[in-house]
Amino acid sequence: MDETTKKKKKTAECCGYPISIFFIVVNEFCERFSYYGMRAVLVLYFRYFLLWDDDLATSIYHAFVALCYLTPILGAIIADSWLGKFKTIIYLSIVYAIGQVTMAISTIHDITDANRDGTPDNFTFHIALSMLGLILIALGTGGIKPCVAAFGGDQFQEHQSRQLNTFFSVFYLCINAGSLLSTLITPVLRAQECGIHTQQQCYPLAFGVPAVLMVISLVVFIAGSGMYVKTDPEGNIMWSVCKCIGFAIKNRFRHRSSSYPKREHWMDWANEKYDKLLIAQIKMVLKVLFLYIPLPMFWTLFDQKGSRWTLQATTMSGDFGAFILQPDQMQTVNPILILTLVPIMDRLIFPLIQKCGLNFSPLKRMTVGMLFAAMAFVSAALVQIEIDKTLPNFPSSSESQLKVVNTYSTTLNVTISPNEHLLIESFGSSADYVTFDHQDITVSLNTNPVITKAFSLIKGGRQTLIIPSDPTVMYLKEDVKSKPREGKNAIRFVNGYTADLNITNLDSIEPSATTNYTLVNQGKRDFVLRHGEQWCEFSRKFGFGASYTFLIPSTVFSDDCESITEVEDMKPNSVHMALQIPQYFLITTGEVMFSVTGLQFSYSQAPKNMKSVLQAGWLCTNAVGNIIVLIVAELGKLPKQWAEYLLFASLLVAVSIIFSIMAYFYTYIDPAEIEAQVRKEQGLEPEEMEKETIEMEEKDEDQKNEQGVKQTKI
Ligand SMILES: C[C@H](N)C(=O)N[C@@H](CCCCN)C(=O)O
Repeated sequence: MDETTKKKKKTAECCGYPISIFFIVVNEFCERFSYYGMRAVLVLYFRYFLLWDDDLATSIYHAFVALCYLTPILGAIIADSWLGKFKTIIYLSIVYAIGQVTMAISTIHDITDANRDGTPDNFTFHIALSMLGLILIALGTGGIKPCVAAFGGDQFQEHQSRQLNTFFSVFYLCINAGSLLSTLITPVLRAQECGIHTQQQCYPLAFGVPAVLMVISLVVFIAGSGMYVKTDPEGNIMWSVCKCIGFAIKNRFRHRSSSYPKREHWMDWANEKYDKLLIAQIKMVLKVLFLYIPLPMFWTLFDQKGSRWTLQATTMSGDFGAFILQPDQMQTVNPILILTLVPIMDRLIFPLIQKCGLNFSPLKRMTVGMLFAAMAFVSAALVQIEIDKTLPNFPSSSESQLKVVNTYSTTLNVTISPNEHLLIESFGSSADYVTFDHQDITVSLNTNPVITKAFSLIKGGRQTLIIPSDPTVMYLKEDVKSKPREGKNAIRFVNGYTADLNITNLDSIEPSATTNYTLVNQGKRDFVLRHGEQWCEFSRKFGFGASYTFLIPSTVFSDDCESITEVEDMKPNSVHMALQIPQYFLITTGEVMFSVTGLQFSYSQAPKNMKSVLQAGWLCTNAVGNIIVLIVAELGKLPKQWAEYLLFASLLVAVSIIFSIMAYFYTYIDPAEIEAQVRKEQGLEPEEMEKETIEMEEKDEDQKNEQGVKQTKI
């Protein structure tokens, strides 16, 4: 049956479900694998391949996510007004797959690495190619998103409403299975080393596998072609809707005098010119769109899992004994919980609530979902308060902090003007940072003769005063003033040895010099120190998010690295990442109530020819939510992170109250029934006509089959 078919054909069924939905859910699984797999490594690609700073990388990432949820409008317009859902999904999936391939190609550093140093020589080329890839991906993923869910819904007959609800749950499970697997796999692929000339982090593989999955997704979708119910696009519906609304407003304005009788609904002012059916359909859509207004706030909180919560995890310990969890891997808790919670809710909780005689309507579920998300942020705030207790006291923007490290041969009395006196052992350090509210200081050492030197500290910075074996050349070294990223550890070495040293993975270090910080992962790390023929190995076990300065004495080779001392500049994270599980549990429960229900609600309340448009409207709430995150991240800088979490939680509670009031006045509709009623009022009996057409066509098909059988018999 082709795209112009106006009625639902009978589809092959298995256990009461149309077989065609198998292709749709597999297609969704592969597509979501592709999308989330690519997204999992995108920020790292920006940061470490294109060498953008944190702010630029985060902004472009959120802008990309927002774009992915804005393009559904375009996809819906194309599907509902022009190509139909089936063709739109095929064409935009091709655009999507091209985008993924372009993105994967843009990550091959060898393309422009003429000098073969492992870094691209022409960043403009890689940036341009990756931006092109991302635009195509956003167009593709966003464009098909409202169509795939609605197209899946189209496969069901009217008597299959129970199966339709289960379909949306299974659909959501597939999204999360795809997301879970890809979020686990692509970071591992990225961590591999590959390259033609020089071995680098394997971004081409990390982006290439999602590209392959997108191609598979397209192939699976095409494979189901013969089985789908394909509804007809009914002309440029969006344009008709806009014209009709425009006319209603204009007409209302023209007849604003009180002498004209009022009409039941402002859209009824379009009655003079437009079909009653179109007006009725627009009323249905507007009612739902109005209800969507408060919804972006839910996504504003929800989408901070990937940003704020991941950053929170970087200040926590991921040591689970049997395994180590990296901060960004904590996000996989969400799809894991979805995979368990959706069946529990569907099979246990919701039927139980129904059995208790409670009417847990979709809009009530969505309100409760919002409250769960708000509770998740309260939980995040409580965790943050615990973390804050363990965080170092970082300097404010007007303060400066100083620590002193002594690699001189004897204990020193250090006086920092005006009245700070520190007694520091040889190869030791001051107990903690000293905070100053001024920048200019004078340091005196009780050497013979006394050494005095003036320094200017960095405002808002943390520094260490290094006193080398020759104290007259004491100097300041800048320290890290925030937790090292991704739960890594920042380490550096002070060379108290009398000659140059080579340390594994670091440049050669001169006597008395201090290396810059190097980031090392959690776990046991080995360093080999070398000078000419002499060497020794130094091992150290690291936790999460600490910072150390290692002091190398002159005796380092004679005692086999044993005498290296460590100064703890920043304590390792001590609050465990497991404390984030309650907030993940709460937000995911909220997601099941809000997002899965919202998906079903948007489909069920939309007239047949505007289902994709309403799905797009639903996804648009997501885009707005992401834009709010961008704005808040830029503007709303609350001094305390826990306060920001509480602010978001309160905002969502306020919004959910507004939403519940709006929901109270919403009456659920059966769009098909309303359409039939309007048709009836207009003297049309399309349902009857459709039934007749179906019966006639079935008779025709039977006859053709019989003839076919007869012909073969002949
Ligand atoms: C993976 C996540 N739990 C999920 O189910 N995502 C859905 C809804 C996305 C809306 C939030 N930005 C998806 O379709 O990817």
